Amino acid sequence: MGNIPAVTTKIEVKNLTKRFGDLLVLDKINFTVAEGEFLSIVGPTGCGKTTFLNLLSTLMPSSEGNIFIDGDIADPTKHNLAFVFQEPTCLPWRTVRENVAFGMEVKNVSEAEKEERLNRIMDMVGLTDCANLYPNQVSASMIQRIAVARAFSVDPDLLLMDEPYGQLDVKLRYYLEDELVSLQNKLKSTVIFVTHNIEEAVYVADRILVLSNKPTNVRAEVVVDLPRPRNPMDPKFVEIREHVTELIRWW
Ligand SMILES: Nc1ncnc2c1ncn2[C@@H]1O[C@H](COP(=O)(O)OP(=O)(O)OP(=O)(O)O)[C@@H](O)[C@H]1O
Repeated sequence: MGNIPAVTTKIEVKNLTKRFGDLLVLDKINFTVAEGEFLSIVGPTGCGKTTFLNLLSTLMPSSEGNIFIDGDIADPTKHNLAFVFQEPTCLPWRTVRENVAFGMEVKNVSEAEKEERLNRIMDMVGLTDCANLYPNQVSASMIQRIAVARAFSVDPDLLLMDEPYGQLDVKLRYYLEDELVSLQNKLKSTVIFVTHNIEEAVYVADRILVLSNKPTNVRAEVVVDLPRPRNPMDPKFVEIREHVTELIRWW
């Protein structure tokens, strides 16, 4: 007693449904995400993960159901939503540092606060040494780091990530995923991370939501209760990875 941290619900998805004409893609999806939780979402190909992300980001209206942030209906004019996509973008005429700062400029973060956060986050993701270079002077993994730093720096209510490391080779991916988890842990951001890669989901997430085939709903929730950094060779890791794979295969 007394040692269990209080869990605050940050995000609540209620009966989220999306139809395109007669095609029912998302069918009453329900789940919650706790404040500071790292949730991964996996599912069979074509189950509608892109549609799902578009709804969560409020870029696309739902047919039914709602997304709540801190108890209020998600509203991009009120809530702070940040994204990292598979193919990150940078403004070529801005330096690395100016690219990271861009998110905070859009959100009108004050100059002093911006500088303080920039110094901290650039250091956390190892960008300080290339702060004054331009995007065409740095590697693909540095570009992805810029996108990650830019997203975290706005102190988002919800950070949505869509296969951010899908294009990178495995060794580099583990390295960046470790960095991502450590950043998330320090900043206590609430993250939804969508991926096709089950191993990646088990590597990074506190909990995995497994989606079904269309019409899509939540097939299962799997808690990943393993210490970090995780070892993909650990028998417990393999057990969870196989369990999630089976859940997707047999649906
Ligand atoms: N604008 C649209 N109009 C009509 N149908 C759509 C539209 N967008 C998506 N769909 C349909 O919704 C279903 C899910 O599409 P979506 O693109 O979300 O899944 P997906 O990206 O293929 O999933 P995954 O990321 O797992 O591959 C598909 O059957 C697709 O044809």
